Amino acid sequence: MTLLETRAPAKINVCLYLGPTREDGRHELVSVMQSVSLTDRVRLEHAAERDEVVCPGVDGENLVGTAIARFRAQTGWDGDPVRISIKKRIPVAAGMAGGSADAAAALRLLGRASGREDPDLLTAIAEGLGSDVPAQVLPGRVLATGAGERLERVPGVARYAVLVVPAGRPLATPDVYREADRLGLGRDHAGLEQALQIVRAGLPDLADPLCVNELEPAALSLCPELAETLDAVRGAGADVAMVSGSGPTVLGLFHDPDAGEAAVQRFPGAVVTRPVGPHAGEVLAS
Ligand SMILES: C[C@](O)(CO)[C@H](O)COP(=O)(O)OP(=O)(O)OC[C@H]1O[C@@H](n2ccc(N)nc2=O)[C@H](O)[C@@H]1O
Ligand SMILES: Nc1ncnc2c1ncn2[C@@H]1O[C@H](COP(=O)(O)OP(=O)(O)OP(=O)(O)O)[C@@H](O)[C@H]1O
Repeated sequence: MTLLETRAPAKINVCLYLGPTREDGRHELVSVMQSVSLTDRVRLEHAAERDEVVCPGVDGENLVGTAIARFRAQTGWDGDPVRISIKKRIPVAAGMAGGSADAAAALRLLGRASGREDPDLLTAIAEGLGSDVPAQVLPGRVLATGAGERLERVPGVARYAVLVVPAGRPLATPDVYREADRLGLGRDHAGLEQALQIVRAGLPDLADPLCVNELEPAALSLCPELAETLDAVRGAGADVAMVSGSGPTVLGLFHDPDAGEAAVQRFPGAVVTRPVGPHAGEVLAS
């Protein structure tokens, strides 16, 4: 089989407004999700006997293995076994949806390998893999509602630089949502609807005061040291400093990209990234 390759871009939540819990246990939200140029490399090739996932640095069950199984089950594709190899650069359990991005990338590769590239089909399979997966089947910028699965694409690519400051320790997404509940965070339906209207009116490039992550107090409660990082990122000139998704990675948005490049030197392990559009997820044959 031809070797196919794609990139799996990390995502940031430019804003995340938190709503009530649904019957399925997940929270409603209103979020603008943006893919950035921090990527994993994901490759598909022929495997001898059975489907395999190779992903150094990630122990335990890989979401990509589940993606392959679901793709076969939901499409009926019985093509030759595949090996999907992932070279990670996105920090793990950091609030940048790395596993979700890899799973979405795997669906793109499987779609190409099998001749089943219908985005609606791939998105339907993605919905069963996790809240962050559907938005990443086609990288770029989306307004996500529901629990993250209802998507409206927002055209264009924002121009700010994104400073990514990893925390050096993981934070599990369910723990952060649970902490949000314990703290009594989260709007009621009317409050979330109001946030949706304000965000929608502010698109495509949200004004800085709308770049708010309402999960941040929960991440801070579990990782109090993040307050210092947020202050340092602000002190380094970021126009917006916020926790990424469920954390604990901290982000700085810089409207002046040169200021972002200058700030990165102050934070060991940090990288500067840029928003990217759908082309970042192209599937290439080699
Ligand atoms: C924090 C975000 O990254 C923001 O984009 C996402 O909401 C999280 O998405 P994710 O990691 O793909 O989450 P999933 O794997 O679907 O869910 C893991 C757990 O997180 C909680 N969860 C997730 C998404 C959501 N909208 N509400 C939730 O309460 C639930 O306890 C769920 O069982
Ligand atoms: N391909 C993968 N890459 C990274 N983590 C994976 C992968 N597959 C499974 N995992 C597991 O998923 C868990 C969450 O990892 P991930 O990096 O996706 O978290 P995250 O960035 O916080 O996700 P999100 O932002 O969607 O909440 C980890 O415990 C990890 O072991």
